[in-house]
Amino acid sequence: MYIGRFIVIGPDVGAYRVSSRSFPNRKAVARDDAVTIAPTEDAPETDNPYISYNCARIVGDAAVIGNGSQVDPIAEKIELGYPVRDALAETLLALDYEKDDYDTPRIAGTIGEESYIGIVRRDALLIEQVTEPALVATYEKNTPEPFAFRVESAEEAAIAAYELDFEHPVCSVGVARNGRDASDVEGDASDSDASDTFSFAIKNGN
Ligand SMILES: NC(=O)c1ncn([C@@H]2O[C@H](COP(=O)(O)O)[C@@H](O)[C@H]2O)c1NC=O
Repeated sequence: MYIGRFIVIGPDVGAYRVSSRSFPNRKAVARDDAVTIAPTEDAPETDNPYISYNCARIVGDAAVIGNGSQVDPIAEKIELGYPVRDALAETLLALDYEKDDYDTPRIAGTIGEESYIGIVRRDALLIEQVTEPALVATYEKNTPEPFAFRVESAEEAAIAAYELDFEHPVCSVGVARNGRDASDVEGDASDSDASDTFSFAIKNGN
């Protein structure tokens, strides 16, 4: 089954995976307090505005993950002190679903004292607090649903998300609260210890 990009929120460990039929030549790149999805060196030129973006940000007490440019304003609102639910709802509503051939939804999740998962589709805006692991994807599974995600660290989350049996995996990012595992999982990207409170791990395909 192809579900496109997806998010799992644990609620203390989470992951974001890029699956892609159309733009598989991409990788996750770790920065100081962010992870960027970027084309690989051999990727064909494209003017699609939706395929390169920060997919994870750490802001103080929260980590934000998502499938597009909404990640930055959500993170900035949380940093300004917005309630997390409101930061997600306002940003997803403002940016809305992507104006591509598929009306691809925007998905986002946060990990923190309270964790949330959300999606804006052509027909809905859904934001839910997460207390048990939940998944939302751009296609097919586009309503948050319970999901068995038994991982303890950012590294385990990145690997588990990458290896889930959904088609066309490209790369994944794991985020853990109070984690200490910032080591590279595999591939050529190096991870960074994002903060005292959160850690990232990245898994890139070959
Ligand atoms: N976030 C991403 O990594 C991403 N990758 C592809 N898209 C959009 O989704 C469309 C379909 O892509 P695909 O066939 O790879 O699922 C693309 O034309 C693009 O507009 C994306 N936008 C949202 O998920």
